[in-house]
Amino acid sequence: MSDESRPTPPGARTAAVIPAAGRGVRLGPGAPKALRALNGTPMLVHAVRAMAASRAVSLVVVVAPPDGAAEVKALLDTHALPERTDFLVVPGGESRQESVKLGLDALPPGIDIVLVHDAARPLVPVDTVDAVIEAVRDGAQAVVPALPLADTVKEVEPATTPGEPEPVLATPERARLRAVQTPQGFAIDTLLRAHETVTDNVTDDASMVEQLGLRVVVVPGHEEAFKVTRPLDLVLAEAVLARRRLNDGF
Ligand SMILES: Nc1ccn([C@@H]2O[C@H](COP(=O)(O)OP(=O)(O)OP(=O)(O)O)[C@@H](O)[C@H]2O)c(=O)n1
Ligand SMILES: C[C@](O)(CO)[C@H](O)COP(=O)(O)O
Repeated sequence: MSDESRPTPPGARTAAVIPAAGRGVRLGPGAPKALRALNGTPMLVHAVRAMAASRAVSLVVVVAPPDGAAEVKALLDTHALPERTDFLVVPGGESRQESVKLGLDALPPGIDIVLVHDAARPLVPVDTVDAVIEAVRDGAQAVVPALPLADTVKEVEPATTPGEPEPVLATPERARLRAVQTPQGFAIDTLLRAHETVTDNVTDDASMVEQLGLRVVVVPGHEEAFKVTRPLDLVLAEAVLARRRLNDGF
């Protein structure tokens, strides 16, 4: 069997690292994004519950704003979380990449599979989380949930002055593109190696594994796994929560 397809043993232990140390500049002024409320509950608590909803996840490592680890720990202590899951809080870094690395450094021995999940994607359904874990269990070293694009995408020459028209360089074939979400799932050794080796500034963990020359696979994402980035995303997130409450009948 090739190094790239090694199913993890039955009983493999899965941990989730949640980078939550970002400021949320694009969301506008206010508390760090992960601590802002969605229907009265901090976004981070929704994200932690989304990971802990998977029965496979036995440990969640939250990477808090650099000076906010004690506050985040207190926050998690005051919200109901599944008892079968352990929680750790560590301070984060200057970039998402650095924050994920600090979360990985906090993992105890004995973890086989690691998920990396943005606190900014608080509403990912458990079926998506489980599908990612299952694909890693089946032998993939790196798995990303993703959706086809609704918009046509253009590659441009970025403007040097804001607001200036940007020349179009190319139009990639839309049918071959995917918008990538989290949680991204990895065989633990693969992600540790990627974070030790890759120093380029990248926007997701899977691209670090790609840089090692290893295979990354896509499984179907979910429209409710969208990232809360701009103010309108908060409106959508609250609408999704309202629809869930209606469907749950309370
Ligand atoms: N130094 C950083 C920067 C980002 N993140 C986390 O990475 C995830 C994805 O980042 P993004 O949505 O870009 O969050 P922000 O960096 O907070 O957003 P912005 O760029 O608007 O400031 C978020 O859960 C964010 O908290 C992190 O842990 N540490
Ligand atoms: C990891 C990610 O959510 C995948 O789409 C995304 O790349 C994070 O980007 P951000 O600029 O840090 O929000």
